[in-house]
Amino acid sequence: MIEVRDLRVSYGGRPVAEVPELDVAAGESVAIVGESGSGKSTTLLSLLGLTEHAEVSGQVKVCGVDVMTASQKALRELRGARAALVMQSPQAALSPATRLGTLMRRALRLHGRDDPERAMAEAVEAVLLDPAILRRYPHEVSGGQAQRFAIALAIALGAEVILADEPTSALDVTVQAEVVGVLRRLRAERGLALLLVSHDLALVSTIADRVLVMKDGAVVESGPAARVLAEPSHPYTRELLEALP
Ligand SMILES: Nc1ncnc2c1ncn2[C@@H]1O[C@H](COP(=O)(O)OP(=O)(O)OP(=O)(O)O)[C@@H](O)[C@H]1O
Repeated sequence: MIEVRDLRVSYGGRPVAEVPELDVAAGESVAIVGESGSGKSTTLLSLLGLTEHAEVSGQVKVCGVDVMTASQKALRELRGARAALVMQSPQAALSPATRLGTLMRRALRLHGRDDPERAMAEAVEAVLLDPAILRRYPHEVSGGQAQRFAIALAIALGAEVILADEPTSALDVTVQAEVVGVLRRLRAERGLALLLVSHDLALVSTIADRVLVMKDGAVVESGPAARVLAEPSHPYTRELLEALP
């Protein structure tokens, strides 16, 4: 679902992210961890061609689309349906005067989906939300509900890949667990591929199969999550683990 080779992203000639290899298969979950400014978000955004004003080189394929050579139209289609970006605070991206159901219905119609009502009901159920939420406005739902709604919208539009940038860091701990539970379930039941950016190693240990550790724009360690978190080989990974509460 995601294949990256020799990705290099620079701003004004300054390299900010270099990723030699990153693969995420269907049903797999990979996390990129590292401190603030290490290049995690830049890496994620570059996979959908969303790093404006950056110099990007290497090979990037997402859902079979060659992101480096694809037309703007092909990239819009990729982002609009097959590969969804889930951000830290989805509420900010939702139109405040539009009910959630109206918003989802519009998005489904825009993408020419048959039977939007059924797709909406299925997606809302898949993220364990009460369908009554579709009658609410964005300010009437909690952060955790908004995040699950953002995931439901991605599912309804047919996402095969979810790229999530700190999807739970704006939420409190119990709500974080709900969102992670939903992502794990979707991965297991629908074979969703998940690429997650997080500075939260406790979260990562509950969801990721593999981990890439980034520092100052470079991948310093990567491997199975259980191995990297239990027996880190790089001093920086050990530092991150020691910083855990
Ligand atoms: N649009 C931009 N123009 C110039 N530099 C940028 C731009 N976006 C990011 N950078 C720089 O790239 C580097 C990596 O930033 P990035 O946001 O990818 O890190 P991060 O690990 O995701 O951190 P955070 O967790 O704080 O988001 C930083 O030094 C940042 O200042």
